[in-house]
Amino acid sequence: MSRTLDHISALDRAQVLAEALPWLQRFRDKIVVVKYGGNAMVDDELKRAFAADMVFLRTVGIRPVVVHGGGPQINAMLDRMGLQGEFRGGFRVTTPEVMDVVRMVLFGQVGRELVGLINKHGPHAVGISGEDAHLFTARKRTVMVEGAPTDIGLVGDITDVNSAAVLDLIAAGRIPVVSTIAPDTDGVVHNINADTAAGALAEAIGAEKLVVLTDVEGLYTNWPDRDSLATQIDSAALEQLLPSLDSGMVPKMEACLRAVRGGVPSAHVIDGRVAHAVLLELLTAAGIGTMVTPADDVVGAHRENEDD
Ligand SMILES: Nc1ncnc2c1ncn2[C@@H]1O[C@H](COP(=O)(O)OP(=O)(O)O)[C@@H](O)[C@H]1O
Ligand SMILES: CC(=O)N[C@@H](CCC(=O)OP(=O)(O)O)C(=O)O
Repeated sequence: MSRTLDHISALDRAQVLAEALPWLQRFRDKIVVVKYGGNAMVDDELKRAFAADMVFLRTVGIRPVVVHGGGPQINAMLDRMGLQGEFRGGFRVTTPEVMDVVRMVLFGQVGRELVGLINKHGPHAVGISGEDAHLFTARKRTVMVEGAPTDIGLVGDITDVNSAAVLDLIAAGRIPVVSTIAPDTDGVVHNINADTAAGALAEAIGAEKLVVLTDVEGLYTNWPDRDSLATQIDSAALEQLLPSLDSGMVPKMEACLRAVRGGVPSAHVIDGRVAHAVLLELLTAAGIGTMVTPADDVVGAHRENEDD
């Protein structure tokens, strides 16, 4: 958890504020896609801090788009209904029955709650599902399980994004809060992993950054060795590492890879258990977590390539 202000001297506080200036200038008018994940969104205090951060960004002229998850909340509802939540290769096995619950929980519960928390600060947030205004079109995907492509039901990849559906909201000064449910071309609704959707959306709308919050400090190249935290990795190295990654990190790192390959200058996996983690990533020189950059960047320090 972060230190409280009581423990920080006035000088330190002034320095933190002053340090933010170049980053505020750099990201002004830029779109930042923030994926807010299930395990980082179970604490009420952190949720309120996250909502305030989104309003902070918008207030200083940055354009946040929130893509939310809700894995734990879906599990809890499945449990209440006496259904089993099963994951394979980092993705939920989604039968038509499970799909109904996913849709209900993501759009009807998790998305509503986030919209409500942001809108405590003013009329900023608008919830939107991948079904609205053709925001997302999906195609059923398989996932790799023990080296073999495996069918896990109504799980999709995003094949098409109607960028205008969120760009119009941004232009109106709103903060889109996106639930990751998407129809295929026949209108059959699919469950889209929120990391996957965030990566596709960041690419499609030309975001300056993709920031993925999770419940761990960042990407460990040799999980669970705690000495193997990567502060920076380029897309070529990440692609090599991807087959060795486990469970929830797979969709996250696939999403970062897709985003930077698709023109997003950097993607970040950061620790959502730290209050105001998004502000630390965006507005401090050191940043936090793991930064993914395009392969042709030669980067030494965490933020060097953001300085030019
Ligand atoms: N290489 C790795 N680096 C970091 N975390 C990893 C790695 N491999 C597996 N994990 C696990 O992935 C988890 C994050 O994935 P997940 O629980 O799906 O996150 P979220 O709910 O935030 O989307 C971490 O808490 C950690 O236990
Ligand atoms: C296909 C798939 O796995 N979909 C995810 C969608 C929610 C999600 O991604 O939530 P987190 O970000 O909290 O993990 C699921 O059903 O859990």
